[in-house]
Amino acid sequence: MPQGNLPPAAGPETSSATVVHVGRLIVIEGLDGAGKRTLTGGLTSELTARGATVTTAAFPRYTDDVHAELVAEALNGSHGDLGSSVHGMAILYALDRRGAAERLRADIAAHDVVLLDRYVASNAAYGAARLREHSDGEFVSWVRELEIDRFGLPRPDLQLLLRVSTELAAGRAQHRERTESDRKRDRFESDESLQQRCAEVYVELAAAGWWSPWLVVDGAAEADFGALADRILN
Ligand SMILES: Nc1ncnc2c1ncn2[C@@H]1O[C@H](COP(=O)(O)OP(=O)(O)O)[C@@H](O)[C@H]1O
Ligand SMILES: Cc1cn([C@H]2C[C@H](O)[C@@H](COP(=O)(O)OP(=O)(O)O)O2)c(=O)[nH]c1=O
Repeated sequence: MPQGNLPPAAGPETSSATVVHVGRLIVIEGLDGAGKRTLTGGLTSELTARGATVTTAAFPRYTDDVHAELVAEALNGSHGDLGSSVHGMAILYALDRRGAAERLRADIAAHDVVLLDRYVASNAAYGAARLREHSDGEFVSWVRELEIDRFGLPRPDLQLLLRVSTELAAGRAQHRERTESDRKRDRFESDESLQQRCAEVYVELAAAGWWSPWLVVDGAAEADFGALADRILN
């Protein structure tokens, strides 16, 4: 894993190639199949090529956290009616992040950029969509109180919404399901009307600047990694 950059030495001998540590927390959000994992990889390459140190993480941390493990089991029908409880599932997703908070803070201190594939806004968007609420509804306020006010999770510097039509997202996710054995869609991800409502809540969260600045990126087009890297580093 790349190491954090040293701060630039004072004085005229400072190299113009030296990167000053910026410590940015950047979140990538969007529907299943929007291209979050792909964008994470492309941005990591672009930022690294510019001399920035980058580390990445994806939520849920299915293989690293017992709460995320329980999420996967509930999505597969275990644990009785847990999977049908929107608040119950959201608490598990939130506890997964709470368990990662200390590590995230250390990563932000040690790296120029910490890139997250999903974060708190996923809980807000998917839960509100399941309850047929909008971004100004009770569920999104509840997520804020739980994860931001109570758990004190680090605030992103920027949230990128990778916006695609539900048709394109579903098509990509289906293709991926056939070609990558570890990327099966769960029952919520295959529910197109839920995905449509979720897409709407995401757009509302971005428009409201929920918790941090947002940038809406057209996920149907080729990503402009250069422009995104500029926005992240400057
Ligand atoms: N900009 C893009 N153009 C075309 N295909 C893409 C693009 N981004 C992602 N894909 C493809 O779509 C599928 C889903 O992308 P992925 O990054 O796994 O999505 P997510 O992590 O949001 O679920 C993958 O097969 C990927 O190769
Ligand atoms: C991180 C997170 C995900 N989710 C939902 C979004 C997806 O439908 C589902 C799984 O997330 P996802 O990142 O799509 O995992 P994978 O495709 O690797 O299984 O969980 C929440 O509802 N809240 C959260 O906090």
